[in-house]
Amino acid sequence: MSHSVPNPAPPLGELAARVERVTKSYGTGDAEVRALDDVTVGIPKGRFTAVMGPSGSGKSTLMHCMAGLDSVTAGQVFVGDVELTRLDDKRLTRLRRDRIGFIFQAFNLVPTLTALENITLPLDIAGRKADQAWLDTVIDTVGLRPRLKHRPSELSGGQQQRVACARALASRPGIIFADEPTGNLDSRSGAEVLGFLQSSVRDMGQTIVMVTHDPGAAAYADEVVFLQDGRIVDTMTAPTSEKVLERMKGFDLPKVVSE
Ligand SMILES: Nc1ncnc2c1ncn2[C@@H]1O[C@H](COP(=O)(O)OP(=O)(O)OP(=O)(O)O)[C@@H](O)[C@H]1O
Repeated sequence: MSHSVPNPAPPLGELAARVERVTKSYGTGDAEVRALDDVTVGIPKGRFTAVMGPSGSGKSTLMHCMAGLDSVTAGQVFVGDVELTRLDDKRLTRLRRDRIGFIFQAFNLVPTLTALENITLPLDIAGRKADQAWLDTVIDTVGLRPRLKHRPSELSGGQQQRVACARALASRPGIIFADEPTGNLDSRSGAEVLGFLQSSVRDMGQTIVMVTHDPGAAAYADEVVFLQDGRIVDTMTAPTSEKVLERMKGFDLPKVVSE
């Protein structure tokens, strides 16, 4: 996948989300697994951040805790200036609905609804009216105008994921979380979706956090956060696939023991 950079990324500024000293454990006693171990990280507004690391390093757990889909064992999570870790279930559900967008590996579209109905579904559920001009911009950017009346089964995988991207963008959420968004796509469709995610950050000011295994996908981001064993071990600005691949290779090396 090539790394296209239409505009330089904006300077670092405010944070769209942050976690402060978050620990997440599954199980107790001998069976305890520390999926996140005292993690502190900020997600800058208006930028595209990739989260990488070996399998089991805690990427999905970090994203789920940040998005309020999972609770933390200790520490605090903020989206904008709201502390998620203090909200009851009802408020958390409302915050997720109003301020967060999601894109998953499995597109999670409703099969009986058309592309357009899928795109506006979260707004409809929230009882909000779509901003038509914004909706038109999103639909044209993802190139779905000729397919709006089609149902998911009549669309290619790439088109279905573009519907999911448009759905995430439709409400202009403060932050979008994408979990392996290109995991089910061939490389050409994957590149289209990544290019679109990148332009929604560069041209529309969206904030995106994406978990990925693919150094080529991470290269579309403005920065990469590397996790290992539930801890953040490195960050990289202006990544290229080569630089990310090189860094990932380091995770496979046995630890050097000093004598
Ligand atoms: N529900 C659960 N119960 C017990 N352990 C869990 C649970 N979910 C995750 N874990 C453990 O927490 C650790 C981190 O898992 P996580 O799914 O966040 O890693 P990941 O980096 O996303 O992995 P992958 O790249 O393979 O998807 C792993 O050791 C995993 O086995």
